[in-house]
Amino acid sequence: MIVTIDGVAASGKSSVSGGVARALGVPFISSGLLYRAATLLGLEARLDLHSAPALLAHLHTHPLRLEPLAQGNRVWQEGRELTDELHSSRVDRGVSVVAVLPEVRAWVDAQLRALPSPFVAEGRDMGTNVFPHAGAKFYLTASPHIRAQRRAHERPEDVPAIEAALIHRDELDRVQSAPAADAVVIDTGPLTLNGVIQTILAQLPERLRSGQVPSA
Ligand SMILES: Nc1ncnc2c1ncn2[C@@H]1O[C@H](COP(=O)(O)OP(=O)(O)OP(=O)(O)O)[C@@H](O)[C@H]1O
Ligand SMILES: Nc1ccn([C@@H]2O[C@H](COP(=O)(O)O)[C@@H](O)[C@H]2O)c(=O)n1
Repeated sequence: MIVTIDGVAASGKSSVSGGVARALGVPFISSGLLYRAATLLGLEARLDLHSAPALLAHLHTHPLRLEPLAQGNRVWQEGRELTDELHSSRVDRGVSVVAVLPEVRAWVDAQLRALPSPFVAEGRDMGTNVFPHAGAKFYLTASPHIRAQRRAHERPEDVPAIEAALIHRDELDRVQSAPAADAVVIDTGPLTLNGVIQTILAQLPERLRSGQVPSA
């Protein structure tokens, strides 16, 4: 069984997915980390981030591996762990350019679909494109200002600069970020992190809540 949690940038997808996954006793998958890792490798190799052939050739010679641990996802490039470098402002700025490339999206999708279920998958298009047959789908929103205030604890920039960058990234990601028609949309603005997690758990089918998570 797969649960998808999509949403706009910094809406709480990874924090919420981690909490839901722990409650269900399954791993969660943070799809954005693969786009971020591809961007980091492209920046480090000084590649043109608009060039799918250059990026894909580099990804083939420098293979990435997503490790979907219950306590948080990690990304490896052979023996090097990239995880701590993936949430820098320079990766934030470049990642949407990379994510718009269909060839890169196909590369990410193939990696995600190869992972064994059950799991909670978070991103932008988990419920629409990657796992359209998921057993339950959610979509998180919050105003840009609230998201920027939350993110200010994690970035060196001030709230107005973070808010402007989030609005810009929302716009660049707009095409792949539409909610699935059958997703439950949750405005996380008035909710605590635990409040969002509990809201989702309460709406899951009973067979999932009781921990009887089937593998397909
Ligand atoms: N409902 C909430 N109330 C307060 N803080 C929250 C809430 N949800 C998430 N946060 C905080 O907001 C920040 C962003 O959350 P998180 O990183 O999970 O978002 P995200 O959607 O995965 O971000 P990104 O799209 O950039 O990967 C974190 O500091 C997280 O603790
Ligand atoms: N399913 C997805 C997931 C992510 N992206 C792109 O990656 C960027 C970073 O993702 P975060 O979840 O870490 O914010 C995001 O801004 C998108 O450009 C995507 O396209 N599809």
